[in-house]
Amino acid sequence: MTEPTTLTTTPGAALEAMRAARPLIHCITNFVAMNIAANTLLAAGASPAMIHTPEEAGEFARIAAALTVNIGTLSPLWVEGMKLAAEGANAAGRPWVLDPVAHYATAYRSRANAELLALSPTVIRGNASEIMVLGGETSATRGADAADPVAAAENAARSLALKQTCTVAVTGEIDFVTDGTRALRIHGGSALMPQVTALGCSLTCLVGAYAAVLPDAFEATVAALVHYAVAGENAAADADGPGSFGWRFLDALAALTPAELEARARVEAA
Ligand SMILES: Nc1ncnc2c1ncn2[C@@H]1O[C@H](COP(=O)(O)OP(=O)(O)OP(=O)(O)O)[C@@H](O)[C@H]1O
Ligand SMILES: Cc1ncsc1CCO
Ligand SMILES: [Mg+2]
Repeated sequence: MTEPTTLTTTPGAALEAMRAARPLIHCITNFVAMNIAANTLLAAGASPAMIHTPEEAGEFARIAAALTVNIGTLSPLWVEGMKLAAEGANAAGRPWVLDPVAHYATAYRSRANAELLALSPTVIRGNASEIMVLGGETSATRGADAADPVAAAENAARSLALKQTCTVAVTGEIDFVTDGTRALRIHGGSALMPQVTALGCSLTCLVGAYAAVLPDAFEATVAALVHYAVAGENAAADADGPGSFGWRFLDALAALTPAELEARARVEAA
């Protein structure tokens, strides 16, 4: 029997440390997400920089506290920038997070994703369908939206984490995080979240912000997901639909205090 997973840094302490450090996060994300993700990091308490061209991506990754890479809207030049950035982060000993958006959709996207996986991401954050296919299973989905429940991706997440020696986060109604040995589920959020584009992509950037500050990538990932889950619940309480949820969510990310996060976090052994 395995020991139940416990956190050495509580979500409230993690939030306090992240805001105190205000880490500089190098984000290579898609055209849909770029503005939303930058605002998400600012609201949460980190400092974003969206830098993708190969001429500077490798250099900048060595300066930033963490790197996040999202393959949502690819082109050859961007893939080159992503690989140079991942190499730069690795060379500087910085954590980097991969978001494998719809990696199964086309041969080009699958190849780019495989090349990035070979550069050893510290964390992989995806929806259930993305993680199931990465873990060697099949999914009916074709595009960027998940067609599977998170529970169906838990085994794939564990085997992917062991194979890649990394932390894997599967997000959806109830999130699942594992490093292959430890595993937790995070409750919260809102059904309005998948109705607003790029909130998953933005969460990937926030995982980078916590991973920049906490030495344990598994705990950093849990902290980012808890911050999102509680802010999502708070935003949904007064939202009329996806539009007002979007701006309320930014406000809620910023308004959360470490004490409230501590009191409201719903983390369960998995
Ligand atoms: N039904 C739901 N109920 C509560 N929270 C949800 C639900 N679906 C998604 N979320 C939350 O939304 C956030 C984004 O996760 P999601 O799995 O939708 O990402 P994604 O599919 O990669 O999104 P995108 O590709 O549009 O950026 C996570 O914090 C997740 O917990
Ligand atoms: C809609 C969409 N298309 C490519 S990336 C993206 C953002 C959500 O993943
Ligand atoms: Mg996604």
